[in-house]
Amino acid sequence: MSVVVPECCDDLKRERGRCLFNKEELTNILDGGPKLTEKRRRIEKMLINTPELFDDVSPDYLSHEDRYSNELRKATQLMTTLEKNGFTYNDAVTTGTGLWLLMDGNPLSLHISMFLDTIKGQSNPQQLQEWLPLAEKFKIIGTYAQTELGHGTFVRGLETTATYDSTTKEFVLHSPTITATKWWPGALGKTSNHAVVMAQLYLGGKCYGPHIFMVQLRDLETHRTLPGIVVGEIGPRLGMNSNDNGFLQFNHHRIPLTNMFMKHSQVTEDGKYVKPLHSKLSYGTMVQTRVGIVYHASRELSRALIIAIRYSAVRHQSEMVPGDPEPQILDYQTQQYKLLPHLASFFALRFSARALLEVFIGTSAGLGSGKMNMLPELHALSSGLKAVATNDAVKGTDICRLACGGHGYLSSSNLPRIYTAIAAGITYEGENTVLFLQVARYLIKSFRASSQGQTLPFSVSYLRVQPPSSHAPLMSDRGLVDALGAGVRWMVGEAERRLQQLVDSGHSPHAAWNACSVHLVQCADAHTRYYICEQFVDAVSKLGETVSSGVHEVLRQLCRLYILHRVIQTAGILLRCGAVDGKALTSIEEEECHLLATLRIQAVSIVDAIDIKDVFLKSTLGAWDGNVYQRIYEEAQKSPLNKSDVTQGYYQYLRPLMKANL
Ligand SMILES: CCCCCCCCCC/C=C\CCCCCCCCCC(=O)SCCNC(=O)CCNC(=O)[C@H](O)C(C)(C)COP(=O)(O)OP(=O)(O)OC[C@H]1O[C@@H](n2cnc3c(N)ncnc32)[C@H](O)[C@@H]1OP(=O)(O)O
Ligand SMILES: Cc1cc2nc3c(=O)[nH]c(=O)nc-3n(C[C@H](O)[C@H](O)[C@H](O)COP(=O)(O)OP(=O)(O)OC[C@H]3O[C@@H](n4cnc5c(N)ncnc54)[C@H](O)[C@@H]3O)c2cc1C
Repeated sequence: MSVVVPECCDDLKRERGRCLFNKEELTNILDGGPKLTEKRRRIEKMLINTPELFDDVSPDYLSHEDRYSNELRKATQLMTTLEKNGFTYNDAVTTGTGLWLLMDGNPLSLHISMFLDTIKGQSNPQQLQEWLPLAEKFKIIGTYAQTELGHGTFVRGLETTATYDSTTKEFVLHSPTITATKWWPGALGKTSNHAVVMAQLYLGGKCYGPHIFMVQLRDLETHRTLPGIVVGEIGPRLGMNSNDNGFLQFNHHRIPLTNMFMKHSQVTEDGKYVKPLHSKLSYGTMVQTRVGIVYHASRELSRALIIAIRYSAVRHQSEMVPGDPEPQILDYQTQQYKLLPHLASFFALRFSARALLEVFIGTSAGLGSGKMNMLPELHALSSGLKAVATNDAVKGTDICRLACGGHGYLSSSNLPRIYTAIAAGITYEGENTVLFLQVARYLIKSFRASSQGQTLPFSVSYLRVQPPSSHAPLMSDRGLVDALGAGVRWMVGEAERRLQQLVDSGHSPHAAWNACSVHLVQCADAHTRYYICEQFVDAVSKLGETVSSGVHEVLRQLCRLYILHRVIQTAGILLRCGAVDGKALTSIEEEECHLLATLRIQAVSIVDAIDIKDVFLKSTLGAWDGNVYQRIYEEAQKSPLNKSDVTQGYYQYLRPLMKANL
């Protein structure tokens, strides 16, 4: 069957005809400026001109080993293509393009993220000079090996030991128990010949806690595992099965003294310990990765939204008015309610990711000159935003899948793969509940500091026990954000009161903490979302002076929707603390419905402006031309079961069953 593919189907043509804003301008804002859009497009063009980077067979049809090899082939091809054209791996990461091409979990991602970041952030000058060029040129390939079978969250509970032997000036790495086996690190199983390993440092019989070590795992010529090391792959997972997540055990394996990362803490040749300026500086790679994950989550959510919103404009189903033509499903208010608040979330996360990156850059610069005071704030913000971004991206992606009905369940929609990839983000790099509890710790500390008259850092300054009264009218954006802030202040105050009450009635502080932890997680979530609302409002108001009115109006509407939706989600708290009343909530609900209908008109144009090309969306449902049914049909033809009319299974099982006298 051959069908002439129109440039773009009539439905999408009509949608795009209604666009009242300059798409390119919105694209530039999302990219961070016209120069960055231009750079991203240059990278994309180069990648699109490299056919080896694109699969003609879905990984779903490959064996585990072929899947891994195919992804490794593409990852190495990507690296050489970038290099040849004067770009770096970092360019592919920061534009999202690398991840989109290789999003089945690729075996070089840990190398170019956490392995390199550890070398850059934890090495002393000699180590940097020795390891960075090797790693940057892929002469050594590594991963970040921290989690063990027995412990992932509780880093202080890791069991791998690194015991210093001053007679040989070596560390002896050992896995004393089965639970000490390193478990999970990406690319550890078969790809990496090195790993940065988190292990308990022992000097003269005393444990100094987790420290990081550079460990060679495999011979650089033969790639065989070195003596004293056992390494392998952990088997199939929910998603990202093209990666070789691995296990690793040490049997009294020796490495030189100089292989302990010594930027922050040091061990001298005679076995003396030199303390770091802050005890958590060795957690720096995790913090940096959390910052990256916020961007990554927003990008993945945006891919799902482009797919679901374009599909919703092409798909017609049922009758809204009996006898009328079947409407586009995007016309149903319930469909708008499923998708558009997540579209607003994407924008909110993108602006917050940028704000977080600035805090990260500022804090890192401070660390360089010995200033540690911004570290707790960065830890709380990066933990909270990583948790909210991944939670929302996972939820949003699944809603996008559901919004596409049955076709959303097809692998060829690409929604299942986007979902399984981002779902891992809830767990890795700090499980979200655990990260929220870290934020809660910061909130309670800040609230108590405020009661003692201390000045609070910027992200928690609104928690002041006696806040200045808000002058913004309640129904303005600022007024509603202030109401959300009042809600969080009330929640944190309530948590503090409950904690104190439990302690006063004889519970230990730790038992009291656990007894309040559901509420504490809610505080952390609400605080982070308040921060996101603030960043969104600030970004839109700053842009107001520089962008055209069409773009500003779209951003204003998205920001408004985000805030209204958040107020409705938090209604119970806001009513309890008196920040809003029932009448205000009713009008907020009505406004939200009205806004859904307004934003629906330009929804396709807004997702077009996110500007992700079909080759990176990889979806039969979301392509630019809207030619959904032909694409789904053609993809199905690739199923290996369609290679022959009658399968082997028929002769082996079905026919004997039909012939049997049952
Ligand atoms: C080929 C090309 C294609 C392109 C692909 C490229 C990919 C590029 C990357 C781009 C970015 C993202 C993409 C996504 C892919 C990334 C892949 C990542 C894979 C995942 C890897 C991992 O999972 S690695 C393992 C991660 N593990 C964790 O995160 C463990 C979590 N646990 C902890 O962090 C800690 O245990 C804890 C924080 C929970 C507790 O620590 P600890 O017990 O030591 O402390 P306490 O709770 O007692 O607290 C004491 C005080 O210390 C403060 N604290 C704690 N941590 C920090 C910190 N980091 N900084 C500052 N302060 C900290 C804490 O607040 C306490 O303070 P006080 O209250 O004041 O006492
Ligand atoms: C796809 C993927 C890739 C990964 N890649 C790497 C890698 O490259 N390198 C690496 O080192 N690791 C990696 N990991 C491991 C990952 O970092 C850990 O799985 C993660 O940190 C969670 O730890 P855990 O598995 O021990 O979960 P657990 O901590 O055992 O969590 C189980 C449950 O217990 C709860 N819980 C735990 N502690 C607390 C607490 N204090 N308070 C309240 N509740 C708590 C959690 O909320 C969760 O519900 C990867 C994991 C995945 C899934």
